[in-house]
Amino acid sequence: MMNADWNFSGEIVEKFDNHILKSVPMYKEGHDLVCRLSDFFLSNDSVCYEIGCSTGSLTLQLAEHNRKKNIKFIGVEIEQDMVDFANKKVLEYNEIDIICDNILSMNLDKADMIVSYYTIQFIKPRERQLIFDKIYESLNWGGAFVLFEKVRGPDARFQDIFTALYNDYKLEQGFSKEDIFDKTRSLKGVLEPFSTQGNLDLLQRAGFKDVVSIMKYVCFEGFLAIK
Ligand SMILES: C[S@@+](CC[C@H](N)C(=O)[O-])C[C@H]1O[C@@H](n2cnc3c(N)ncnc32)[C@H](O)[C@@H]1O
Repeated sequence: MMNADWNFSGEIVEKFDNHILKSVPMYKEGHDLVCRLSDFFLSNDSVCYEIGCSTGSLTLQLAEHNRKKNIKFIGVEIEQDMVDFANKKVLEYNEIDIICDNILSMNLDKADMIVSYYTIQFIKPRERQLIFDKIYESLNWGGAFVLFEKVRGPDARFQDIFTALYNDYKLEQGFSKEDIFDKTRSLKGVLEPFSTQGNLDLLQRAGFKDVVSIMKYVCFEGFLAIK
């Protein structure tokens, strides 16, 4: 990994599931929570999107959780290498489509649930509001947008505490000091978290009025927004 060059293609793909499991606190718990939330929003003939599905883990888990219902699950992923890997995992699931596309430029069908699990933070700030607007427009009334993001602290003091705690977390997960330093350098200009309030503002400007926080561990937060 070099300066400011993090990406989601090539050799990271095979290692991705293990890497993100170790990197994101409560990664599995968040997936479980999204599945439990789906019980409230998905029913027969629903459409459910995951934006930035990477290797398809969450889309697959959602499909398994809802096996008794007739639901279409669509994972959207911009990197072809990820899509190829995900497609191997979901081969036996007719209810899952993994699409290689940019969420910014594609059309979404009407959906009852749209999930973004640590994806928006990798999308250029100038594109984010357009994507939130599109998500709001694509949801049926009463539908849910489930958003998980790395978040910045509300001021420099909190941000310093968040960074220190997260560095400790990564050391405990087995990353070396060099791994942590190199990854931070490689993510410059690639991973750009907003604060909790910044994300709430994006949701509100898109039209969401009903929003709650559903999970928070230091600088990792989940929101449920209902249209
Ligand atoms: C941190 S990963 C998401 C992890 C995944 N949701 C999970 O639960 O394991 C972010 C993913 O978003 C994808 N991505 C980034 N920008 C995108 C865009 N504009 N459209 C679709 N996917 C995008 C990246 O290629 C990457 O695979």
